[in-house]
Amino acid sequence: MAKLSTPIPIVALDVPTAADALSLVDRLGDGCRFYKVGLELFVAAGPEVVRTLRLAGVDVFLDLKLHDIPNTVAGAVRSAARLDVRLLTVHTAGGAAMLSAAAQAAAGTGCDVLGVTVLTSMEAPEGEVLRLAALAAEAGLHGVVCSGREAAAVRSRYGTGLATLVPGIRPGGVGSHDQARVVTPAQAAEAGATYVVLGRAVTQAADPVRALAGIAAELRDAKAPGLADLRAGRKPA
Ligand SMILES: O=c1ccn([C@@H]2O[C@H](COP(=O)(O)O)[C@@H](O)[C@H]2O)c(=O)[nH]1
Repeated sequence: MAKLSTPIPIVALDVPTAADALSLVDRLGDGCRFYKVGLELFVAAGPEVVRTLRLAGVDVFLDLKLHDIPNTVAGAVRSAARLDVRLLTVHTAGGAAMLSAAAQAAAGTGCDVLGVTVLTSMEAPEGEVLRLAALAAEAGLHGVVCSGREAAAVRSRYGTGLATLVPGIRPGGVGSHDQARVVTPAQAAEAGATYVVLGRAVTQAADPVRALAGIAAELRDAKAPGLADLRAGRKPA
């Protein structure tokens, strides 16, 4: 049975300045080639920090969680695509027309749009996450942001047709901070996550290089599921 791939780690540059961000990228070196620029850094440092990261040769996930009228979101997606980012988020709560406008604006640009279902800082029934994932799938989005608790259900339903990006990763299940739905790296891999976002577990570690290496090893060593495993609700062999 074909197994799903090991999740791709993305480190969240949740820092206040471009200098802090670039220093972390430099420190992690080849340990990470994919970074998230979110609201804190983008509001402080703007598109220029994205250009600098691209010039440094790393991939960028622009996590702006867009939520506005369809025309405005489509324009923002086109602007993001011009920055050569690989991934961009919109809120599925924006509705079907907004999601379709986002998907159409991104088509053919190399920027894939992900729909945020329910923020991992909130409790959410799996059914609600699946309802929002259906909106994303129908609109033609590349994937969804969900927690590791729902990733297997999304994967079982949509296979490789809908990517899953999983934040709220906590090695050993330790320190949930403001997150409500957390999983360990191994649990995310066993749920068939396509991408995992690594925030404070790396950026606030005493030794971020070592923390990242440990998480990467746990992701690699986890038993990758096949779609049949996920659909049968069994642990991968
Ligand atoms: O539902 C969501 C969507 C995005 N995020 C982002 O992921 C990281 C998580 O950081 P931690 O420090 O590991 O908690 C952060 O950048 C969020 O903006 C999310 O957590 N949940």
